[in-house]
Amino acid sequence: MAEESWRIPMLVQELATKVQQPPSRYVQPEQYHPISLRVSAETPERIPVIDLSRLLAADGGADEAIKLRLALQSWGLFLVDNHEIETSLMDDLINASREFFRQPLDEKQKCSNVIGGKNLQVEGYGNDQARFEDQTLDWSDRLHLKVEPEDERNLDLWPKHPKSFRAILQEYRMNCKRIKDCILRAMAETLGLNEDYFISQFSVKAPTFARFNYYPPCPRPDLVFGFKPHSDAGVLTILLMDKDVGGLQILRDGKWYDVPTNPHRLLINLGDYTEIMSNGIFKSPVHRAVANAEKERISLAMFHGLDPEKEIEPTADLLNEEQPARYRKLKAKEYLAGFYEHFCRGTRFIDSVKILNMDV
Ligand SMILES: O=C(O)CCC(=O)C(=O)O
Ligand SMILES: [Fe+2]
Repeated sequence: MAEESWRIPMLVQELATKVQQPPSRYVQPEQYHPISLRVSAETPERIPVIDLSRLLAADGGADEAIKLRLALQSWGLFLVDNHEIETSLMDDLINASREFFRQPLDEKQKCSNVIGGKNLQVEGYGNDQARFEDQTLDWSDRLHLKVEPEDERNLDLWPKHPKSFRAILQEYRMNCKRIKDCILRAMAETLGLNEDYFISQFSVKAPTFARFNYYPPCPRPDLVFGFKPHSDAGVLTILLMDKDVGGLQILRDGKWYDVPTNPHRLLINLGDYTEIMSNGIFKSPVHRAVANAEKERISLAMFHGLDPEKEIEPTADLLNEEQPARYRKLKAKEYLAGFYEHFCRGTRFIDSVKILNMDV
């Protein structure tokens, strides 16, 4: 077992208090150093902002729906205003998770994602899976909780401190469901599909995960990633970001864009399933988080996935002779298995699901 100890790396929060330099397992190969992939200096375009109240407007919100479609075609993401989540709820949730991460290690370990001392499960507190000995690790810890289906919650892994944690997360999750349904309806309409098309893909078995990302300060943010470049797997992610400390960056047309801190605005990004279902009309954006030399950072991603048995494929109503299917069909559980394997290697599974020779 000793030679397998690389599978359970030390928590980064602990490591950060002990080292002057990130250990080599965290250091990106030179060509990927965040410093050598500089963010587009001129930032020629602003990240799109969608007003949710306009999407729901009595007049049909047609102008906002057009903005939404353009945003999803070109960026695959947007910031959301007028989402009607109380700002105090958003602050309370980030503060509650901050309190969780500030506890002594043995308290946090009560929610640990390590089973039997040697294997990592998806849920719980800890690191990402280290599947390969030569895998470059991210400079972050996380708390990963299944919130839906409700009867599949593993409450033993939910923090008991602070006491308010569960109630706040539950209230936030209800709000996310409302926002998700509103966006999915508008998305279907802009594609000319029945407005319930995307919503009807979610069965009672469709999982929602809350992932709290904790990024400790790093002595050499130029050498590591807080979160390596990736796209998300599911249908749609709702991201609540630290309101003071930035770090999220988006890749678009080969350039990286900083997402400025946006107190109380949410960021919504599509996941790979939606890119596939829309037959590539909508993008699942590649994004990453850079580390910070002085400050810790927290974010919360709510991932909306599909029933593991559900088959994901381009929507038949979007296909014709000129637009044949660009992705092959596969079950959500098969997608996730491939996704994690690729994620650990820093590659994208969706590239291997694409049907080639389509652009000739
Ligand atoms: O921390 C962030 O801003 C991004 C987190 C993220 O991309 C994720 O949890 O999938
Ligand atoms: Fe992500």
